[in-house]
Amino acid sequence: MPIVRVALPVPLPQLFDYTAEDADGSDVGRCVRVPFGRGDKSGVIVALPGDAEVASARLKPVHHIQRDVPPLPADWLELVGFVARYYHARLGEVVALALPPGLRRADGVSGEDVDPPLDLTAAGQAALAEARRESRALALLSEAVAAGLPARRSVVRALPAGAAVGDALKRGWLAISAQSQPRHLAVGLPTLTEDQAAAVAAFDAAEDGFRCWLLHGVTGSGKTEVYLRLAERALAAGGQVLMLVPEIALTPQLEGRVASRFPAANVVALHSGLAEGARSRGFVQALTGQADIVLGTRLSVFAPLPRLGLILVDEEHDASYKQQEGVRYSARDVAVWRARQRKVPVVLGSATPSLESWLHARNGRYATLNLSRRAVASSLPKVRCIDTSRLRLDEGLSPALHKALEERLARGEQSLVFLNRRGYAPVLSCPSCGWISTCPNCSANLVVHLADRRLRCHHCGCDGPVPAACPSCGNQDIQPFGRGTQRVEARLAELFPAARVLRVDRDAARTRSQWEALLATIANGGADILVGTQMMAKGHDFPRLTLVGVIGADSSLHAADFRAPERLFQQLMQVGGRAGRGTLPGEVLIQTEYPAHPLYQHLSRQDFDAFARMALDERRQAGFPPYTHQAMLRADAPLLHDAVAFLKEARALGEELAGDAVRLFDPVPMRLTRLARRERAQLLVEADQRGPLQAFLLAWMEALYRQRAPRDLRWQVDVDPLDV
Ligand SMILES: Nc1ncnc2c1ncn2[C@@H]1O[C@H](COP(=O)(O)OP(=O)(O)OP(=O)(O)O)[C@@H](O)[C@H]1O
Ligand SMILES: [Zn+2]
Repeated sequence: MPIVRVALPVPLPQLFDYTAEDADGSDVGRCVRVPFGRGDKSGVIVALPGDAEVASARLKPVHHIQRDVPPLPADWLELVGFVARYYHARLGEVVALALPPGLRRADGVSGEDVDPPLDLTAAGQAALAEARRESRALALLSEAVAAGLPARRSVVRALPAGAAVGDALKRGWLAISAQSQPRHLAVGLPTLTEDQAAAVAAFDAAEDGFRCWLLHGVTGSGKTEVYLRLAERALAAGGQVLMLVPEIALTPQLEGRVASRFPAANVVALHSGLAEGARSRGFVQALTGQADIVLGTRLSVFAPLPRLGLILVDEEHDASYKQQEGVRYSARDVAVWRARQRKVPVVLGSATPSLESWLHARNGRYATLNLSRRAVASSLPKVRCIDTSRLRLDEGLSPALHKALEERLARGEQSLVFLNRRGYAPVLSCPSCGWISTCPNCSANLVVHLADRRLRCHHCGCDGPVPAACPSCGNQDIQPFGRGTQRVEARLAELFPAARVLRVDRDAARTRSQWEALLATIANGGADILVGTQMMAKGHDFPRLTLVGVIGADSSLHAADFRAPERLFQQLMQVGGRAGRGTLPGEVLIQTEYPAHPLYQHLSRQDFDAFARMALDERRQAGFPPYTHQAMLRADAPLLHDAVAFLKEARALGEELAGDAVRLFDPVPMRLTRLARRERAQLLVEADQRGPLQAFLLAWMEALYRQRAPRDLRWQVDVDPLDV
């Protein structure tokens, strides 16, 4: 009887053998449902071993092998294998993460094309010619003809009258088109800027095969256009394109832009926000090669792409490429590995590259494509620091910022006040007894949300009403202390009663449709002053936005994390880069008590390279990445003592295994020690080279898995951790 070896999503290191009467070599890579414990589980067949590791009489038969979809190919199994090895996770866990839940359960999944190309019918032509009664469907027909047909349903749907697409189909004015156009057909091409043309030409001139490119282009330089041109080439060569974006919720426009550029291509979005059916369908379309472009968040790096021709990673510096729980992989780094594996080019794009990528580019390991000028605007915005050390601020607003806002209002331009803290105030306090609103579950304060009168923990989500009086002494005069976006929004509304003030943060945009509505309001000029968090910092392109005021940035200046300056610089350069992207000149005002700080100095000159050189010098001297390589062992338990004790033991175990090349540090409580009622500690491991670190981790993890950890204690390892 054939035996199948299965990777299952369980916290155990081994693979599991089952019998399967009709299995053969072609079933490797197929999803399978098997009995496990008292229930059943599903996983992926990774091998057909000749002999089982246990006596075959004791093996159980599989329930069901999913044969409706093609098996996952060998290169995909290699990919999940690499991720499991490099990040020291279980193969089954990686498989569970990489597969959409529907597929994993080995349910029936269809890869049917739900986005077929539509074309005008004879009836549609006649209706247009007659044009007797104005109707939405008729309006849609003329819009679609103007935009170009045939086009995919989603492209037609995205037109202004797109809601009538169902109606037009029902009337028989539009129909699914049999005529297929070349997948790489691109419409609406702007003339490239000199920089863009040079970048595309440099890419074209390179040999086929693997190469990692850093596309370093200033904000507003038109990196997206370069991605689209490179995608067009890959499609023309018969390839599939994988395009990674940090957060799909932040880029609904990009999806539309890609789809309308390539009307005949099958563009598939893949992210965790999709309904299960849609996610499975997209995955299967990628797997069968029906999908031409897969656009998605970090998760989509696991899409199986038989015709893969190009990988694009937009905003490659963004921290959300790194998963912070479970399998702690970096989608950007995995993307580079994947490109090498499949011998295709990968382009990492950013206005503010990660120091890791920037250094690789400088060393020549990555090839560089530079866009040094903006595409539309004649220059980058002017950046000015406002010294607030001797100023009286009005709810955080300096007189200079006030005046600049007034000027924009008078000219009918938009402004953005950037403050990376949502809520009304970060804490509620009692001036009489000193009580402050702390979270019962975390070592953090409860944030005042005045919009719905709640106190909320931004870490564990715990939530309660704002008390009418101090819970400790009964004083009725308790005060919100400090400020967040809601407070600034309220003050701006008082100061500028005629202005339309719009707050853009995670509270205002809880759902994708709320977020899209906000973006539409801004794009249509329905707001004068925006108050926003980092959600406003990324990728957006609003031509009438000419002023960005930054408040409260200093609080990140002296943070303990060695990556804090890099993050702050990137964030400020990105948010400042929203100003003056159209034909109107832009200005950025940064309020700070330390205007002479080198970080702000480099920022004022918009000199990313100078900042990168300085920050890397500091890192080299201090022995931090990218000059060393790190891994973090974290443990959490109800009592801090238990977490630390476990790490001390782990350290002792590690010391025996570590050669000279690997350094282990003392366990310490994490900065946010208590989170959701668990106390957390961590132990840093470091080496100058990746090889010895990986070899050490392999041996150490095995030893730790053999160790009996106390009940209630959880531990996990984080390779290349972002938060140290
Ligand atoms: N060749 C071109 N001709 C005309 N307009 C262009 C061209 N290239 C880009 N643009 C326009 O320039 C603006 C900025 O482009 P884009 O948003 O791609 O910049 P970016 O490099 O991604 O910037 P950021 O890093 O700030 O997000 C957009 O409005 C885009 O439509
Ligand atoms: Zn909490």
